[in-house]
Amino acid sequence: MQSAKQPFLVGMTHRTDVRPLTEEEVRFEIDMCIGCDRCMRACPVPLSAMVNIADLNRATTSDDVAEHVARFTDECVMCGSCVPVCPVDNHRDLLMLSLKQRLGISWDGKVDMQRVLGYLPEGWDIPLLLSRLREQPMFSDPRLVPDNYLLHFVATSKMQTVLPGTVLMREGEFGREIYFILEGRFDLSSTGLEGEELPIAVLRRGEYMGEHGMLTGQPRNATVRAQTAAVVLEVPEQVLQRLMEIVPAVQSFFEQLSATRSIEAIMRRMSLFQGVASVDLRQVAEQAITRRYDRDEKLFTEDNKGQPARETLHILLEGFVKVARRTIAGTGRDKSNERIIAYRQGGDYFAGGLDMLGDRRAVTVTAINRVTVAELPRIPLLTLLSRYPEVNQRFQERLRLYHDTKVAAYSAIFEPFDTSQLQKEAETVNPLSDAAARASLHSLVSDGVVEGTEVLIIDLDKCIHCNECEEACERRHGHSRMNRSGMVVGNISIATACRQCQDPVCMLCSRAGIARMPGGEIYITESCIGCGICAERCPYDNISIMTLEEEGVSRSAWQQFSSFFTKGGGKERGHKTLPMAAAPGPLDRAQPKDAYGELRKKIAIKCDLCAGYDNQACVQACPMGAALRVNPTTFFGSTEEILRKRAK
Ligand SMILES: Nc1ncnc2c1ncn2[C@@H]1O[C@@H]2COP(=O)(O)O[C@H]2[C@H]1O
Repeated sequence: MQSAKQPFLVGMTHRTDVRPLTEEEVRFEIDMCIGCDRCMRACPVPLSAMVNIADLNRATTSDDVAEHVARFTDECVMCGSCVPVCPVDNHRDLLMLSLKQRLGISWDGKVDMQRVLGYLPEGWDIPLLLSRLREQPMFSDPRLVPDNYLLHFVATSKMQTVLPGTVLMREGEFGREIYFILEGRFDLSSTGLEGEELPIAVLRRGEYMGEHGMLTGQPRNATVRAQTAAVVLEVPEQVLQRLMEIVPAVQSFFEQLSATRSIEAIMRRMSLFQGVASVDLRQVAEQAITRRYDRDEKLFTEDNKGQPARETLHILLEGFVKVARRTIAGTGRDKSNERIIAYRQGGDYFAGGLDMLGDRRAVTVTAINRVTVAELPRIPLLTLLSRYPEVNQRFQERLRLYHDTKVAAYSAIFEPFDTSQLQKEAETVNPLSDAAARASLHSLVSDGVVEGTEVLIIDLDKCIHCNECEEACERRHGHSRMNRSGMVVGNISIATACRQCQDPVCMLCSRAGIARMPGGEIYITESCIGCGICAERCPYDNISIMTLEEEGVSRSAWQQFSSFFTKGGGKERGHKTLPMAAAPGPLDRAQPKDAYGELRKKIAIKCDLCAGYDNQACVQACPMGAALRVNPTTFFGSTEEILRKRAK
């Protein structure tokens, strides 16, 4: 089953475009190298300071691989910082890739058994641990997931014994760990409208929890409490990510499962499916095909290619899409050649057959951010419709409605099936909306403000431009993490600072250099090496990289930098240390931090809402009360409202 592994892709989700060098190209580039060491100096991996370029070149072309070179190779994040500085135009990143490939996956190597044995509950031994892990369906096949991988998996995670009544996760809190139940039972519940506890399910040995938060970045959708004494393996996102990269079958398993659960949950809420038994909903959900789209990617275009069949149902699981139609060049919004018909977001659904505007013409649907769509295929959907005549009737009514109502001319395709909702929408057309207001609303969506969970805004009617907010930020953190000017909507300026996105793409860090507090604050952890991959991923340019060497810092500044995480970066102290996030490999919790910190060259900087402090410096410092932190949905209206107003 070796073929299931793709070693050179591990840790490479940000570099899907790379083409490995041939052996001949490797030899040529190593011959070209003049040993100037610029690549190593540009490398953000702290260990690079200990690697001599001659040793690295030797390792790249022979079997003479020193231990620290092997470790460095494993730690290389393929950020590409080494490439532009090379005077002979070598591709050091690709040379590293070829070395990575040759050395293979570190999880094929020795396991830290001390660590694994230290985790075992009383009376447990390694065979029992492995047999409990193998009860998990995705680990059941030892040909796909060998014992060695499972032991590395345990060594880089955390095993916990919990008492009855222990709350492992709370509904509404952010968290990206997944828990595998090795012993005991857990009650899952959610909170009802009146604050009452609603039981959801009981999970036991062989099952797991927390994959929803991990895979989607969304808050936990249930509270999980131990019903009995229990043993769980708490696995950080990066550790499961690594296993998923090494064994793609594990990845497919999780993605399919997570999608089935999300689809089922959305279907249960849809008025169309009211009255359908859970087992039937699950059956349809299991047959759904899930597709992912990146920002700006087209789901469907007006050309005939890729048009969905009329009797398929598309459910938007995550993200926002824009529905538009081509128009005469220069006559669309902002003189473009498209007319935007509607925006739609996660939780919405639409029937296929994009002639549903009634004019038998298609539309173009574009992802505004990362989008996941579930496509319920025709046959299972038709079977369901035939089994539930009332559902079929609702579906047919919906089709008719769109041909009949005027609202259909705007947003038929993506409207929910709930007809009362449609009527309400027709009544709530905002008569006051004008072109400027619509443009602002458009910016809130397309510039991602609505993706935020907490946004810093400046009330321009009150702001006296004293800059105290930025200066207070700098006093506290050493570097200002915000710029008070930004996008303007009416009398509100949306400052340029991290908005703590709902689904933060920056958090795909393979080193766990960026993490999220249960309350939603996204912060830079001690594992950050400043490689800049998160900054590149941030669509809003709200992460910057601080380079110590370039700034020619003094020893005292260096010391200040070393205590960055424990005391805070600036003059103001009293910062609580934030949780250290675990990562696979050398940056795990067992690694001495100081030694690593000493070698650190760079660090990412971003607003974390002053996590670890009792207040937010910018808001606190504003003498006019003009700086405010707001939830964009509460402040500007829900995305749904914004999008609807925008579409009118
Ligand atoms: N209906 C359900 N059946 C099984 N597990 C669930 C159900 N609802 C929620 N969960 C689990 O409870 C977890 C709570 O945290 P997450 O949302 O991260 O992931 C969730 C799922 O793993």
